[in-house]
Amino acid sequence: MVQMAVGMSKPGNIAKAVSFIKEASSAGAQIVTLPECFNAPYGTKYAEPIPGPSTQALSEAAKNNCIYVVGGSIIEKDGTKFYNTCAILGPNGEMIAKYKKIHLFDINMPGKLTFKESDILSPGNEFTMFKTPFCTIGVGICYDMRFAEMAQIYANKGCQLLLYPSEFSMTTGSKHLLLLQRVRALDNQVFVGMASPARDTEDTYVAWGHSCVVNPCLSSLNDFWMDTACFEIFSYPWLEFDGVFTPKVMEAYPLTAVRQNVKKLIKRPASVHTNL
Ligand SMILES: O=C(O)CCC(=O)C(=O)O
Repeated sequence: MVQMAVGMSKPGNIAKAVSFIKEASSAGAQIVTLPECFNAPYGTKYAEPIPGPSTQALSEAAKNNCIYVVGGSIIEKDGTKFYNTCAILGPNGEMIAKYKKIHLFDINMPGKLTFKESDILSPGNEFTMFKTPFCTIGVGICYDMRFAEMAQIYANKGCQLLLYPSEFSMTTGSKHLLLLQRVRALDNQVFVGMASPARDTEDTYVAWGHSCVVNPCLSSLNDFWMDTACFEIFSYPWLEFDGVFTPKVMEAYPLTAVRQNVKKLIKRPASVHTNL
């Protein structure tokens, strides 16, 4: 997980991301995740196509360091539309997948936070998962983490790790972020990772920070809660992805099997018992 401060200089942000990718790889990481809008301040002013300069730099970094790069997100210009898009680069530098944020973040908390992503961006309409030699990964961006059904679909399709490049605000990040991450991990018995920009209190949109990975097992919740929200940091939340970990958890708590039984009940005509 790379937590980096995103400044006004697009080339500077890209160079910083590239240097974190190198650092992550030197430390032994095989998958690295950048934050949402890692390359520029939010908005269409810095939009670019994919492939384009930012994803080209990530592709070279992935290849030079032989690492998977989940490229946070950039504002993508695609024809006349703009999207919040995550490009995923494989260790040969090839773009193996692209995810366009499906759930756009619209919020109206007067005096606290008002934001309407859907005013400037279009939503994506496809889920994105990809296979690595370590595990199968499903991708969402920030607000997507609030939508339980998306995580469930990924888990049902065999993902063991969900990655959400994010930029939660101070308002909702402090209250909801870790809770959401934990509940997605617990409900679906998957690892859940979230990479945020570092908190910069001078910024017009102050990110909550606290990039984190949680594991699917409540008994050994192995979250990496960075207490350094403002730090630029690269962390390595688990030393090794233990491919057998998720199946073991699923065996111990067979939620999927129970769900199948409940689904059969749902298909039957309802018989309602109530005292009301
Ligand atoms: O869901 C939230 O509270 C934050 C979402 C967000 O900041 C985003 O999607 O960019």
